[in-house]
Amino acid sequence: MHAGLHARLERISTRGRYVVVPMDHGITLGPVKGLVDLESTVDAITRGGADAVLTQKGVAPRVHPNKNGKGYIVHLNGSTVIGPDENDKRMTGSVEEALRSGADAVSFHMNVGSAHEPDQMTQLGELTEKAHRYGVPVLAMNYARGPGIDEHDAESLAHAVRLAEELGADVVKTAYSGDGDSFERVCNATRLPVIIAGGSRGTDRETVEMVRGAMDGGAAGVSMGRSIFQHDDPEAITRAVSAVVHDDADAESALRQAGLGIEA
Ligand SMILES: CC(=O)[C@@H](O)[C@H](O)C[C@H](N)C(=O)O
Ligand SMILES: O=CC(=O)COP(=O)(O)O
Repeated sequence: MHAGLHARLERISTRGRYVVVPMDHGITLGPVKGLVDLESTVDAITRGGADAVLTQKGVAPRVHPNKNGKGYIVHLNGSTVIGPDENDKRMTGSVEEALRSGADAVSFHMNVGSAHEPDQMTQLGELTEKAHRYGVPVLAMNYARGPGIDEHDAESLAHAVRLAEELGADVVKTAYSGDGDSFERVCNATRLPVIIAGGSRGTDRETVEMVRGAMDGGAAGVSMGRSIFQHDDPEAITRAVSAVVHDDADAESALRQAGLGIEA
């Protein structure tokens, strides 16, 4: 592996495990809770033990002063929930722009099974070639999304993560299949580190139990956004998730260590 690629991967992970907190939702969802005061949210999350934060390029100046020396990933495509088709992710930046924005890695969202899959496949294939010329890692956010597709079906998710490897990505993020046994089939579909999205926010217990189940299935960590940045205490929930990912904690002790054990 290119020395620069390896060094940059180490900046967004710890010993091969990942607690990445994506906040690229500023495009997808708009100025939602946690993203209005982005500066405070980034500070809290990185103090809580995240390895890296992830945003679109435009807010990079609001991230760097607050990320407490942690890694930074620039997301290169997006869509909105108010537009004609949320699955139609369009390019929003380039590898060069990401590097100018101080990125250690780039990410790209692909909806496998959607009408836009062919274009997104071409774009991801071109992106990995370009990024690797600069020694920049690519985090592929490969979801199984489209007409008639169960977004949590293990076989569809396994196909989506394998596609990321075939197209040259370095890390792949996908949805959790719901239990450790089925998610093991997803992780076994590729040699890439597989990390999970959080989806819309649930209870603290649901969040850490999801992470525990995914890690038991062979996951390498999380790229978890709303469950963390929309929490009333982003630092505490990050500590709980990090305890599961990095310290192999069980859900109960992770919640307790972070002072989150009592559900409201
Ligand atoms: C808001 C969601 O459904 C998330 O899963 C997004 O699709 C994540 C993605 N990176 C995006 O916001 O584009
Ligand atoms: O970019 C978004 C993700 O990686 C996952 O976001 P979520 O809010 O955890 O679904």
